[in-house]
Amino acid sequence: MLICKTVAEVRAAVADLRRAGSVGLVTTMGALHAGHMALVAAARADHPSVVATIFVNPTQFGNPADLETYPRTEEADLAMLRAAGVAAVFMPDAGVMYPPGDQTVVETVGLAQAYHGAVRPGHFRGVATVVTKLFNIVGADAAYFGEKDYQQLAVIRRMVADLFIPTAIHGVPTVREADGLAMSSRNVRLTPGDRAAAPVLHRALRAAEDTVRHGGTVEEAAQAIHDILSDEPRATLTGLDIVNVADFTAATGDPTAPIGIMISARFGEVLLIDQKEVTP
Ligand SMILES: Nc1ncnc2c1ncn2[C@@H]1O[C@H](COP(=O)(O)OP(=O)(O)OP(=O)(O)O)[C@@H](O)[C@H]1O
Ligand SMILES: CC(C)(CO)[C@@H](O)C(=O)[O-]
Ligand code: BAL
Repeated sequence: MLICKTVAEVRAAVADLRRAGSVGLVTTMGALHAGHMALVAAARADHPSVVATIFVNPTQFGNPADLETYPRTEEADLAMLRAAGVAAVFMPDAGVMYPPGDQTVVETVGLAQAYHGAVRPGHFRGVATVVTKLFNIVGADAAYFGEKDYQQLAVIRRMVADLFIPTAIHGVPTVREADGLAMSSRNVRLTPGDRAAAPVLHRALRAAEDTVRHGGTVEEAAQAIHDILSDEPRATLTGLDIVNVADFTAATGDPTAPIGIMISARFGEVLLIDQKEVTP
């Protein structure tokens, strides 16, 4: 597995890999877990070569403490990627991605502010900007993103369509712990008590799904989530948005087409998100 630190190194590696066929890309912020490895497996199934990136992108963190305490497990990450058959890893320093004088941003102006974007102002601008840079640097045929970061996936699909970026985007279902908690690099920052409470997010999403499956409205599904979260004192609900899957507009009333339910909550200092798609 090649380890590339510069743009020139990763471009040379990809040019070489292209001789064996197409190239898939998995972008990460490291602290890898089975969710990331599901993205790698999906990419490996479609492409002879897979490139992964590890970069804790400062521009998508609103809160300096969140950036500071973001888990970093470089040696273990590289061992996991190597074992999964990744061909090359791009792990640039911040100065490579944002050299002196850098000033260009990419923003899906409507979607970036809405929903979870209102909970983390500036976050989706940072994501769209760094993902555009990574796509331009690597030049992969396709890239794989987790559905857990549901609005992020929508932002990236929008940006790729709007900017005619020739990288196909694939969503991969959320990988969960045995108790239902969505795997996330931030889970290791939960206190034992908060870790035990955190599966409440998945329970709440399942209750909302049941409500819709039994003929309930979007508003009744939202109420089911509020009811379950209000019984868990360790969780503070920070966002609950229910959208039409087709166009990411807010869903209301009786759903007749698939909806996406997005939820975010704080457990102490740690912000967790989860999501579920429901077909009525
Ligand atoms: N549980 C999961 N199942 C599938 N994909 C996931 C899961 N968690 C993260 N991913 C995907 O992995 C990619 C990299 O995500 P990232 O490195 O931010 O990890 P993370 O676990 O989401 O961390 P965070 O704590 O920042 O949410 C993204 O496309 C993300 O959607
Ligand atoms: C896509 C991404 C790697 C951009 O920094 C990040 O937001 C993530 O890990 O989901
Ligand atoms: N998984 C999305 C990256 C972030 O939370 O900053």
